[in-house]
Amino acid sequence: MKIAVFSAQPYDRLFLDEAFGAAADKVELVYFTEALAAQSTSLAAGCAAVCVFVNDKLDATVLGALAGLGVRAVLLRCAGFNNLDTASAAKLGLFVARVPAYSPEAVAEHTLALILTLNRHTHRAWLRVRDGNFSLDGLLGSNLHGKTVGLVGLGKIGMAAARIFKGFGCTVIGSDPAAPDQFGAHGAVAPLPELLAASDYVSLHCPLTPATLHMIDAAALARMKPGAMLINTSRGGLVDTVAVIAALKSHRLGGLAIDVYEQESELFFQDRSADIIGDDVFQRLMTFPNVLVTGHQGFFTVEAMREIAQVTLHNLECFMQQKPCANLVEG
Ligand SMILES: NC(=O)c1ccc[n+]([C@@H]2O[C@H](COP(=O)([O-])OP(=O)(O)OC[C@H]3O[C@@H](n4cnc5c(N)ncnc54)[C@H](O)[C@@H]3O)[C@@H](O)[C@H]2O)c1
Repeated sequence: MKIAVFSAQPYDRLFLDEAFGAAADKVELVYFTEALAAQSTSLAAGCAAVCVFVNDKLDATVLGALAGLGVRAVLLRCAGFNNLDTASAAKLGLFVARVPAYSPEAVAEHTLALILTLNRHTHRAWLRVRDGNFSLDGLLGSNLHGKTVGLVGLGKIGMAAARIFKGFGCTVIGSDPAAPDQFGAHGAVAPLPELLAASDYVSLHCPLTPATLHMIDAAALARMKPGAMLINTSRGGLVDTVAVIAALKSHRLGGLAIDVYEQESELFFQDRSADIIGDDVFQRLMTFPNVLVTGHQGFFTVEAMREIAQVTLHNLECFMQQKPCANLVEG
């Protein structure tokens, strides 16, 4: 069976080849660096499945075209599936499976890294010291210990973050319509407006859905404590970036750290260093000294990459052997 692997970076090949070695007699992986979109669906001709990542497009048009080519399965190498039209996939009878929990700690630890970096200006200190500048002016930080961290979304990543911040001596509060009972050991549940008003750091860990699109808008930002920081390692669309820029300009928002960005599919996972970047909103963000951006690397650890490849193989085996699959994405 041939599988078309879209948005394949060298590191994807490394971990997928390692995991799929065991199935080399049954499965051939065909790698494409291109993202899956309407104009690239034809690359999947002759393949029974596609293997895709966060910025591949899986709308009704793309899914219809794939089904027309004979593709029967969609293997997501990620947990989130906001890029998938689940209703269309169900209508077409496609098998769709994801990797629901490859390493919640990877993303939670990246959240911590972003907060500590922003808090202590280590990104700026690193540049200064390399330039022989050992002045501390402008590098004054503040302790994380004793601060209040508000976690929006208490699923696998939110809970991993709760454990970490509790360990740092923070007061942890969380907002989630389905907050797990275990969260009580780490912090208290609060409605979102209360969480926004009480937190020194607001960190987003909920999925992007029509209900959560731009959940952090101008009104939500106005509710936040003056000088509080916003961290988003979940999905870019949770945040209205234009409103965030206004809040940074007015000093209302004390800092922003993002690993995801609403228009990231035009930028992330590519080397654009020699290009003129046309996204003025993104470029404005890059001008703030208190903004830290990473290019969707929260998941990117050896442990998580290995797990993604192994679970993707397991999902494929479920499809091939028509076995029940716990990782199905259903419409
Ligand atoms: N940066 C990265 O590399 C990376 C990697 C993996 C996942 N993610 C993102 O992290 C998100 C969370 O992942 P997870 O594994 O913890 O998912 P999860 O499904 O385990 O948990 C999500 C939680 O969000 C809650 N939720 C839903 N709507 C909410 C709302 N309006 N307000 C507050 N909470 C709400 C759900 O009840 C659930 O408990 C994913 O949706 C994905 O977008 C990012």
